[in-house]
Amino acid sequence: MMKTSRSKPFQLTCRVPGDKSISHRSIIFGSIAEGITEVDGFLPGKDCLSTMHCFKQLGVRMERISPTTVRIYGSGIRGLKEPAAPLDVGNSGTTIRLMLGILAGIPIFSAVVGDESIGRRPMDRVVLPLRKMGAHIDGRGDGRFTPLAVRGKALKGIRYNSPVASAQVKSCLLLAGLQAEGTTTVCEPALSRDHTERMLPAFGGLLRIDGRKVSVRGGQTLHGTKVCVPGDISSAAFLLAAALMGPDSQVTVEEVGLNPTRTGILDVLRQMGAEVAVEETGNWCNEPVGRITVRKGDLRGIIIGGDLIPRLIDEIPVLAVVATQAKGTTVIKDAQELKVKESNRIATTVNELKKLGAAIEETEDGMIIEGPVTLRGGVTSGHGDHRIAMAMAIAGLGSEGEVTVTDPESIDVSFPGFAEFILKIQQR
Ligand SMILES: O=C(O)C1=C[C@@H](OP(=O)(O)O)[C@@H](O)[C@H](O)C1
Ligand SMILES: C=C(OP(=O)(O)O)C(=O)O
Repeated sequence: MMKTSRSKPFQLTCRVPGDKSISHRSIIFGSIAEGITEVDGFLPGKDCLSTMHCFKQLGVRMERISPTTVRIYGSGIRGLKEPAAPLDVGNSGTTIRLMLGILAGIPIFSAVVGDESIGRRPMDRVVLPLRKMGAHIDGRGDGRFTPLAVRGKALKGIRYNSPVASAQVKSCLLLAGLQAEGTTTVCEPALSRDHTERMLPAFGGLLRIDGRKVSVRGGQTLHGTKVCVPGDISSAAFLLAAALMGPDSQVTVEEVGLNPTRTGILDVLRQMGAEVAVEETGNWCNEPVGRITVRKGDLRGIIIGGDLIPRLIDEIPVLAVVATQAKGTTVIKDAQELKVKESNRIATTVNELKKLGAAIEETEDGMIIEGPVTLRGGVTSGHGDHRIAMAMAIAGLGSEGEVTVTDPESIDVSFPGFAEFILKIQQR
């Protein structure tokens, strides 16, 4: 159980755990590269540990030098071995979709399973284009859902116009493309996070980027390197939102990733009237890093949609919480992708916030929120979804009564240590 209630004004300067997307990719690239990769600032969250575990099952030797430092001894993609047991991705969509791009092209058989939530999430978005490349993948519902079975085959490059702006789809196909004959090109309808494109050159890989189109040539050899992982802006978002749940609070997050494909949350908070200051302090492995400070202004409702959505997709549940405190109407649209996350995040966000008295309605592709509303206490569920559990805990910081989250365990998927931050905020 996690309980939160209205916080007194507070000032917090902190760092957050490593970026989840970059941590996954550091393990994946380190595992298919030749030589040693050292990862600093690795996120020891359950999802990234699932990625580590899967690649260990594929025969990659890895050492945890500390909870956030990992050394990987890569033997190249051809050094991966047939796993003796099913690869278990747990709750992680990123692990399964990116790993499938690798498994599809190496001459081994593998079975891939995950938890109940993964079992509801669509895999055809990667299975269908991988099959076009020559992959042999079967599974439940003709390969739409886990469990999946992969028999690695020689792949050929394709040009793929993805119907969804998804970094998981794009990255999966680029990883498959690295092993395919010829060139693989992925074009997406809006730019999704580009961590794969930024990390590949750090491992000595080549790619061509032309707007929303990325191409890689097959047969490249990657070389191990040193990766420093910035703080996760998606985790920072919960703390920034905490500063907006009452008057006179301020939160500064240091050494956090500022990749423009991830900073939609900052644009939105500014547009809503919050004071947002950003200072870029460095560049770690092609990723901009810096300091973000947020203070409340007079918040107003806005329309959030279009190309902005992929730039803040994981922040929408907590943005909805902030919107309950903004004057007027906030419309979130073009966000149907939320339905296929760890939970149906349109339904879970709306239903849980309603329990706290929010004026919020579900729409086909998002939600509409009227504010400001004084939230009341209540008992909420995260539906096994880390982002929903954290969003509800943040809602409690602005509520009249106490908010209980019945299942906070999922939070460890992306933000170990979140409970300690809440304690700090509540003790001030
Ligand atoms: O590539 C990644 O690391 C991720 C991509 C996004 O998913 P989609 O690619 O499905 O949009 C995001 O929601 C997820 O948390 C991480
Ligand atoms: C959607 C998420 O992750 P994944 O798709 O990797 O499960 C998330 O972390 O919010």
